[in-house]
Amino acid sequence: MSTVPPSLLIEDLLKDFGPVPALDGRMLRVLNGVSLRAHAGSITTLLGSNGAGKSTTLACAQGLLKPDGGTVRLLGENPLNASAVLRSRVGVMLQDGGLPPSIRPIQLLRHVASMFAAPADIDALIERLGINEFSTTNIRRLSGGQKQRVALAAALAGNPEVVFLDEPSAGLDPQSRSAVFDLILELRTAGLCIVLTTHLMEDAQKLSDYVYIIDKGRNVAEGSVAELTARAAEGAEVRALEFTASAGLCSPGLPAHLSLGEPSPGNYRVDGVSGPEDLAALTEWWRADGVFPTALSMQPRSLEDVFLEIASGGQK
Ligand SMILES: Nc1ncnc2c1ncn2[C@@H]1O[C@H](COP(=O)(O)OP(=O)(O)OP(=O)(O)O)[C@@H](O)[C@H]1O
Repeated sequence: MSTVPPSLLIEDLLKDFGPVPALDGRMLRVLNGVSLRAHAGSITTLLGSNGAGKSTTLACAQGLLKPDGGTVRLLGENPLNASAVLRSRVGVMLQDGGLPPSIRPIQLLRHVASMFAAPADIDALIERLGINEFSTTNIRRLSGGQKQRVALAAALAGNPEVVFLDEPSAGLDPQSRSAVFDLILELRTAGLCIVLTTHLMEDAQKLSDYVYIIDKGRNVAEGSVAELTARAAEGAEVRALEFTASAGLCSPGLPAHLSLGEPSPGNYRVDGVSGPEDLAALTEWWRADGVFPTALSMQPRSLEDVFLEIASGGQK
């Protein structure tokens, strides 16, 4: 781990909400000891399912919520008492956008940029994120994905050193998602500290230098994507095998723990392969039925496998 002080340091964060009527008026503990570090020039991801506590962690990190315990240091300061200078060094993209509905993106972005001493090149950002097509349309009329891009541009308008992105790919079509991802990766190369949340394994896998898996307000695992997938693979080596052959095959004779699917005609996936004996069962089926696959591959474990396994307490 780096010896450079982290741009964001969170230790043993606690946060309660309530009182909650459904809990007989007791408080609901939504963060129960979250810790993380995020560094400049790196993308740190909080990965977790809905309600895991990711947005609450970000809100505490940004100084929007007061923690009930633990420590937060953002660029060396407590964000709750953030100075104007600290705020100008941080960009925030909230999950629901938080954009004023009655103005146009171009007005908003120019206004936000005007509040900073050294703003980003707004025209370049607009061009880069494809906002020019709707830059003069009132924000209330924009689609979810268009608002998302405006929110990202607003977060970057002040040329921040640290940027918080809550579910940055939510609602984006594949083309916009790819543009947003390219920009995030470039920001990393430019030296920004990027902290993002997602419940999408694919996004975490594409973007992250370091991942914290959060479940029920706690850290349950952390590491690079490669480390996490390798670590989980040490325990149970269960994989999927994919093959291509003529469409419409079925094999009632496969062992019960192997499940055969045909996601598209002629493309098969066998889940639950855990050893050479499973491969032998498959080839025995192919031999008996005269099947000769035209393509065959074992699938590496994905971050999704790891996440599901950890989130289910190894029950997968
Ligand atoms: N103001 C609040 N009052 C009561 N409960 C809250 C409040 N804000 C959040 N919660 C609860 O805290 C838990 C964590 O919410 P949070 O938004 O941090 O999760 P998340 O991991 O970001 O989820 P998602 O992926 O759905 O955005 C959830 O159970 C949520 O219902």
